[in-house]
Amino acid sequence: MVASKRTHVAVGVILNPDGQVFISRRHAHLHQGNKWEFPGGKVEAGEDVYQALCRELLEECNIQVKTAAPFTLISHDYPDKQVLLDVWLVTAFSGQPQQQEGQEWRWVARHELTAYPFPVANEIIIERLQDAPEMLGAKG
Ligand SMILES: Nc1nc2c([nH]c(=O)n2[C@H]2C[C@H](O)[C@@H](COP(=O)(O)OP(=O)(O)OP(=O)(O)O)O2)c(=O)[nH]1
Ligand SMILES: [Mg+2]
Repeated sequence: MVASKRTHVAVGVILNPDGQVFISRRHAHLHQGNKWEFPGGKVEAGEDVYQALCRELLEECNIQVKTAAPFTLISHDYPDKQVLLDVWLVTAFSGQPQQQEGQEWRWVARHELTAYPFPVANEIIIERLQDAPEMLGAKG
């Protein structure tokens, strides 16, 4: 049997001081197109996941990560692709996040996340974001 290739993805749940989360909408032509997402992307060769997180959030949202902590790790098999989502909570950053790649984006309250279509793999992230208020307080 040939070992399958799982794509390691660094994902950032960016929280602002009001406790809102930054989300954007994937372009239609991409895998999981038109779904909402947390910014992030593939970990490249020679990078660790934190480096990939910082690079992707700079490229996609134009912020510099100052404080981030691992939140959850999700291994998910889509019919067409296998991913490992390495999800981090980003609680301090410099710059004002703005989507850099022409995608729709917005800040939403955590309880509003359930109203947006996300990829199936994200369900557990969104659940955990409802449940963990003590971890999510805005940090000064
Ligand atoms: N960024 C991101 N990717 C997600 C989420 N949920 C989810 O299943 N994925 C999947 C979709 C993709 O198959 C993969 C990440 O791919 P990506 O398109 O963001 O990767 P990338 O930014 O490096 O893209 P590229 O430049 O190589 O095209 O992870 C999510 O919340 N955020
Ligand atoms: Mg991406």
